[in-house]
Amino acid sequence: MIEAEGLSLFLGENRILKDVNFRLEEKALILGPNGSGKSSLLKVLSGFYRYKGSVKIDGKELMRDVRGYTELSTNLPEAYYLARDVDDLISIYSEIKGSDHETFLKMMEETGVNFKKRSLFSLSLGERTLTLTALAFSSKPKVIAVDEPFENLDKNRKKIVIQWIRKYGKEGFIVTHEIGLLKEFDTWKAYLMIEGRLYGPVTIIDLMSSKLVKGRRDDSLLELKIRQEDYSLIKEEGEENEILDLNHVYDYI
Ligand SMILES: Nc1ncnc2c1ncn2[C@@H]1O[C@H](COP(=O)(O)OP(=O)(O)OP(=O)(O)O)[C@@H](O)[C@H]1O
Repeated sequence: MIEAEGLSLFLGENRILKDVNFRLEEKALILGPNGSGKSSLLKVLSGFYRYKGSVKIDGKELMRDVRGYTELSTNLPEAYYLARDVDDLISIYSEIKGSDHETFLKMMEETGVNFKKRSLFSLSLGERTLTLTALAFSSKPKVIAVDEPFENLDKNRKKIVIQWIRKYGKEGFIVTHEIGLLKEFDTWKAYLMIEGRLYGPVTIIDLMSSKLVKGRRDDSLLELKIRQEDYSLIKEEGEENEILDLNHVYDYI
């Protein structure tokens, strides 16, 4: 289980995450506009930043009690700066995280990416996304912190990654801007990150047929603050184009 209580993150002068609270025992998506703090939350979970408040994984405070936690895996590029080429990376990660070489090779074969003797940063953007995500999942982690796994991918490669996300990891967050793919995860829950605050969870099926209205409402699924104004996410029964409605949510933020 991953849980956060009163989690805040300061970078330089700025408070990037503001009193974030959640308790997660499954995989969930995080949606939200650019610069809202999604990747920063994944970086906190991956141990890159010191934070204020509490973040626990399986009851252990991340910053204090967790050293060399191997159950969590991320595709954040910062985790993979170590090596000369992708072959080196998988060797290093086999050693320190128990990544399985065979699983990685099989995943890469599915994608058709030729990574042999290639540095991560010589790969195309889509190839790099696939390689980082395969590296993250090849340790068969319990906890995942996956950032934009569909970025720069073509339609077929997105389908492959959807299968990986369904298969790997028991709990954790997947950050995405791909609202067109939400229906693939309709039984999952989602959180919204807005201005450093995390709202949710709300089921994706509800989210896909919701709209955002100004003010507080008794029937709201979520109450949000955007630029210091109150908004409510409410269910819009019988809407024909759910995805457009979710886009509408983005119109406000
Ligand atoms: N090292 C840093 N120092 C200062 N500010 C930072 C630093 N890293 C990120 N930020 C700022 O923190 C805010 C949140 O960034 P973050 O990368 O978490 O956003 P995001 O929601 O993942 O955005 P995107 O969807 O664009 O990837 C942004 O305003 C960003 O400029």
